[in-house]
Amino acid sequence: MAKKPQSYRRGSAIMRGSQIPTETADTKLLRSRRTDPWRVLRIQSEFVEGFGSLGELGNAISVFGSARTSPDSHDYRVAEEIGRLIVERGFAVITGGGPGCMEAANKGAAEAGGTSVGLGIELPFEQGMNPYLNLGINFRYFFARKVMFVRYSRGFVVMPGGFGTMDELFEALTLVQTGKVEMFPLVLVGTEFWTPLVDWIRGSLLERGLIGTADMDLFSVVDTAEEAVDAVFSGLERIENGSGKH
Ligand SMILES: C/C(=C\CNc1ncnc2c1ncn2[C@@H]1O[C@H](COP(=O)(O)O)[C@@H](O)[C@H]1O)CO
Repeated sequence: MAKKPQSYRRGSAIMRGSQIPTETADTKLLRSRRTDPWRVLRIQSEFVEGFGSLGELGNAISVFGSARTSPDSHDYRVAEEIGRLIVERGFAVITGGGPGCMEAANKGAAEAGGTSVGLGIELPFEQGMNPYLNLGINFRYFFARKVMFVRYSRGFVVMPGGFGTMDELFEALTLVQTGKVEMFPLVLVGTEFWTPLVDWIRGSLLERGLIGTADMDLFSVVDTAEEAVDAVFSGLERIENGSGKH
């Protein structure tokens, strides 16, 4: 059972004590159908707020990765370095605004004097957004938040992570594979972590014809922060020159 937080954010409201709700807006939406027609307005307002806040952002790269990565770990240091290097190339950094790899990338970006964005999500065990954001937007609905990542990012760096990270990775892959969005660089960081998944994708999905050979080119795998940022920006250059793949 998740521990009850001391304070809770829902949209622009902060709740404490007895006012803390027992379920999130996402949970309610998925449980009850009776009020669905009216919920559309709230969902719509989330898109309006997101588009309104991010419209002027300029070029940005999203960094995904585990919420559980410890600040004294190798992955945290790599994500922090990635945040810094992205900012040094003149791009903003977007993360999920939470702890772990998200915090690390935001820290690197903010401390390098860049734009550090967090797209937070209302969760039952909310810990609040990390302190390294200079633009933070909190979403009630995962799906609205996901649209913002794709709409405002020119590329994606993916650190090791759990279900949330996998969801974000495969959403990005599916959107490019199906041509729903333009090609963007997708770089996985950490060969030791990602190689078993890549081997499974090749040995199982590709082998059975469930994906095409070209789909293996939709992402690349690297080890260091420098390699990750180089891969994103050279991928972007190739896409802009019309030669497409990574
Ligand atoms: C689990 C913990 C905190 C959760 N807080 C989160 N805040 C913001 N974004 C989150 C959070 N948890 C997951 N995400 C999103 O999914 C990805 C990480 O998920 P994973 O399962 O940890 O890999 C991340 O990129 C976020 O966008 C404290 O322990």
